[in-house]
Amino acid sequence: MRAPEQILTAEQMQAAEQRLIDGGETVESLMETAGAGAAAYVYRACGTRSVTVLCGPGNNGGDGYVIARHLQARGVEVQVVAPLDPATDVAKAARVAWGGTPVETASEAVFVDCLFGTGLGRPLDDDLLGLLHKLAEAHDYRIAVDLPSGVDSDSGELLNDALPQYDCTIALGAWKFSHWLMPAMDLMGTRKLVDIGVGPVSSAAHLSRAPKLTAPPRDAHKYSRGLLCVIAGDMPGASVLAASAARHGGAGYVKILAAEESQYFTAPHDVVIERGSLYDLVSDRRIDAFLVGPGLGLSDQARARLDWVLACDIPTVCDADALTLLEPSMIEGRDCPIIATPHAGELDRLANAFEATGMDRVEMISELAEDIEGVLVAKGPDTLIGSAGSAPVIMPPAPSWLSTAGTGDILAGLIASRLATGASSRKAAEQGCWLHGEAARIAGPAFSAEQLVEAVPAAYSAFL
Ligand SMILES: NC(=O)C1=CN([C@@H]2O[C@H](COP(=O)(O)OP(=O)(O)OC[C@H]3O[C@@H](n4cnc5c(N)ncnc54)[C@H](O)[C@@H]3O)[C@@H](O)[C@H]2O)[C@@H](O)CC1
Ligand SMILES: Nc1ncnc2c1ncn2[C@@H]1O[C@H](COP(=O)(O)OP(=O)(O)O)[C@@H](O)[C@H]1O
Ligand SMILES: [K+]
Repeated sequence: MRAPEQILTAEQMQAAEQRLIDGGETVESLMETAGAGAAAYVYRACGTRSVTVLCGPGNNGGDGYVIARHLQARGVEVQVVAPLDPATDVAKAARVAWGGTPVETASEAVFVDCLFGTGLGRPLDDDLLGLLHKLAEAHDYRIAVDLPSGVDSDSGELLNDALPQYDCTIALGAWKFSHWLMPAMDLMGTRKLVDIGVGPVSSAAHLSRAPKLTAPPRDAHKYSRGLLCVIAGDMPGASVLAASAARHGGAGYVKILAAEESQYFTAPHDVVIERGSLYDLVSDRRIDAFLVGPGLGLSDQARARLDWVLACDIPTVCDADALTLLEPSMIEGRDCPIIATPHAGELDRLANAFEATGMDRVEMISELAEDIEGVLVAKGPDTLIGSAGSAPVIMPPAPSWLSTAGTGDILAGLIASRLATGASSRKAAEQGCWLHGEAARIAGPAFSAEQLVEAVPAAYSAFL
């Protein structure tokens, strides 16, 4: 059984490789499958244009010799640059099977980087880094095999400050975290995956799959579809934006709950604004979900409002100011999970408040999800979703036009809307992110947050 969406750590990849070997494969046969698959992609991208393969000392270099042999068998002119001799038995054998003589340097049409893959443990030495840059610059098209050399496989961090930019990256056997996490993700160009027979790995992270949403049932009414209450605070514009988006996210009824003394504001006519004491307003038993945080403010009154909402123990999305105010004591004793939607700055603050520091981002997000006993959507160009009790999920990249003010309020509104429909916290988080990304694609370049809201119904129809 194939598992094309799973994302493995280098350690999980090694264990998966060992299972294949226990099942009758050999390291040689796996390298042959990986190298042949990668060569097929190189050939498809480059045809008969001449190729330079840079081979390192480990098995990534071994893949390079296999690729060189397969391309030559297809009639491609290939040069191999090998600054270090093969150090593993299988890489040595791959070089012998290739049978050619490496050159000092080359400037052909296509560059294939097989210097280091998942085994890189420290920054590249200056001479290797210099050679990598020189070769990358001397070619028109650049392909990284498994990973761009210089990338940390598990965290997506760059081990050297500046690394070349690639047109294509060919992952071998399974995706690694760095294929989908910044900053490494940004170097990779188009990503391709070569199957070498790795089956599903229990507790592996995976890429989020597009959801299948449904139309409301025949007997639906506004309350059965879900009542979402958005808590307004000092800056009501943010709650209005979130509530506007939530109208299109599936909930049947969206209200804004405002303090009696709060400033006057308007909202679309189909969003009901209720004013009064929060104590009274939240006692409506028909409420299915809360969204708290956008425009909440950081005053004592804001803290009291957050405390009160969380004490209701109803499924709740915490965003923006709620994440700055959130403390472990506020969620003690809750049965209903919360969904927290921090951007990078809010994530750092949350990590300090919950003492989840001193670890990489993937670990931190999983740890925080356990701490809040809920779901954590670490949003940004590489949105990562951690859930208590299960492995993280990574969202495929969304359009970078989302980097404009107000889009986070919209994401929070969409997730809260899905939560109000009765979706589980994890599903609500993923579905909200998909609607958000698809709406951004539909809205096209240079949209404003309000235009993004308008694009949500068309995004919804893409998942029906
Ligand atoms: N795990 C698998 O199932 C498969 C792995 N394959 C390939 O094997 C690769 C992993 O191979 P390896 O574990 O040999 O790792 P690499 O080929 O990434 O490199 C590790 C070698 O380089 C040395 N090294 C590490 N950092 C260095 C530095 N900064 N400067 C100089 N030398 C350094 C290490 O001591 C080791 O000898 C994968 O990325 C993939 O390309 C494929 O052959 C297919 C199967
Ligand atoms: N470069 C980017 N590429 C893709 N998505 C992005 C990028 N930058 C921001 N986003 C998305 O835009 C939204 C921004 O949210 P946030 O930072 O809370 O903004 P605001 O507070 O102004 O609403 C998030 O959903 C985030 O994932
Ligand atoms: K590489």
